[in-house]
Amino acid sequence: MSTGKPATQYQAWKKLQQLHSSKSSKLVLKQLFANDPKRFSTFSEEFKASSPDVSLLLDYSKNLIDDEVLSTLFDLAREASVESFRDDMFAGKHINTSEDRAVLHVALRNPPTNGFKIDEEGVDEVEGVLKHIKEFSDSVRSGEWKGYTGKSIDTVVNIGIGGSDLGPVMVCEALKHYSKRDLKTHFVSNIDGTDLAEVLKLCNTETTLFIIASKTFTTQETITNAESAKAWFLEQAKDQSHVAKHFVALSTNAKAVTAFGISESNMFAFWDWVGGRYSLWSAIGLSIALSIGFKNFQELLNGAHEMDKHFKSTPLEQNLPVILALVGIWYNDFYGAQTQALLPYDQYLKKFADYFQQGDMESNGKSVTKDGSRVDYETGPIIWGQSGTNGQHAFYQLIHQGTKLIPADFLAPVQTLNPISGGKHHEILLSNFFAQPEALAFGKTEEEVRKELGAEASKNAALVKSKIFEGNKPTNSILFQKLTPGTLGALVALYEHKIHVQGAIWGINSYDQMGVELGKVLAKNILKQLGSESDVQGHDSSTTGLIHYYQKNRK
Ligand SMILES: O=P(O)(O)OC[C@H]1O[C@@H](O)[C@H](O)[C@@H](O)[C@@H]1O
Repeated sequence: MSTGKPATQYQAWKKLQQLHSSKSSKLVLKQLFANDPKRFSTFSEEFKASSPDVSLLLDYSKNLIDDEVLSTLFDLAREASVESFRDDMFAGKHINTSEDRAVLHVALRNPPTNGFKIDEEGVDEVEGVLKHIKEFSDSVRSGEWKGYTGKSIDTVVNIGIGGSDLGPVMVCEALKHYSKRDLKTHFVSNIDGTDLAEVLKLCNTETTLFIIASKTFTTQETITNAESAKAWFLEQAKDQSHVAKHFVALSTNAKAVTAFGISESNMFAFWDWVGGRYSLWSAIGLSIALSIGFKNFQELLNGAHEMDKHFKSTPLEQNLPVILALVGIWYNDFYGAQTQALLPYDQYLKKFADYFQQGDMESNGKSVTKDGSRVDYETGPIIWGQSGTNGQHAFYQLIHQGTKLIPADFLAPVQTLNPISGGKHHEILLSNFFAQPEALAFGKTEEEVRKELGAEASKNAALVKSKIFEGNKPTNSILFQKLTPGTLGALVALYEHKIHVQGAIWGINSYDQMGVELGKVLAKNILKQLGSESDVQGHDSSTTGLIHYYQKNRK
């Protein structure tokens, strides 16, 4: 188990505080690189999976660290029992203590030959569900699965929210290159009727398959959207028995699925040890398998499994998720950085940061430790970002010259999947991927600016100042070979395990999400009061005022 101790109690934490006060002014990237020609090779690690397609290089040399800081960070990981907590996860211990659950998304991407034996209900059913996914996706993709008028399926609509949406959305976008283009995939998540209404305009009842994705099968948004989709379908199809050809469910809750009108044979199961935001590897990935085919889905799982093996067996000093986690903690807890940017230089990864907003912020956005003490240090960062080079023309100004420290991860493929115009686009893209971390790290001095401006510099001091780049902004760079399903699996697992390590050090439970409950309960109560003004009871004057304004002005 993780110690669950407040992180500030670790000796290494105290030492890191001292190191930060005594040497942060000396941790200047320009000098660190000048003093050590081997800095890149010292502070970079390559990950190679057994499949030659899946490899990546993590360069973490452009961080505000030296040997002493780094070794103290590794001491912190050891003191916080990161290794045994990791092993507890893989062994199926109930590390999600508040819900008394195992955390076993790693068991979903574990080839059966590996002898991963865990005494937890459902672990031995993983293969069976994968087989069901394979048979079903093969049959839909080949056109063998027929709708109620005998036509094949050409449109898939995944209805789900949070973890039952974001993973499939991100992966289907990321692996679009491998997708079956004549099978369109749409995602409906928002309770805002606009979301469903706009998607239904693109669908034909005869050829559309609805996937109702909900771990609990009680989520208000998903069930309401699913009911409206069923009503839309039945308006045309008329006969309730046709639902079986057009609606399937992905859930842990067989009772609620059958009550909704979907038979158990059309249900793809998973289990309570799969957290929603870690569920794309489970039946929740059905839309992925439909889009890119089961073989590619399996490769996605295999790539993640390769990263699991790396995380499980590599010494901390060479362990990529551990390194990312520790340098993240250095900024989050000692430099006071509030956010972490994820900046993929690959258009296919444009949803990567959105995905990890839930992955990271729902996991580590906690303020009490596992034993209930209020933390007196910072936990999970705000995750944000978007694909390069778009971000450069939007918010990079603030990263370069603003007042905030924004640690950023840059990710890019060595090879593009679309080498158009003789590879020209990719070379330009990558030149930006190399240039930005360089600019952030080394900046531009006043002297350089003055030289550049020539005579004008002496006339316009403000202009000189505005053109200075202080530099010393930390980044990680991750270069992967090519965006294959296996590589994506490895990348996602890399960040999942980073989150796990950080949560272990902060002593929090990364696997519950109590913070999403209160708003849901209040909304249910308010929904009952929306009928008339006199029903609106028990709120503060602001909430009451807003509801009354709505009631007066709705048509
Ligand atoms: O899959 P379900 O049960 O419909 O839940 C969807 C989402 O519901 C949210 O309330 C949770 O915070 C997420 O973690 C979860 O992914």
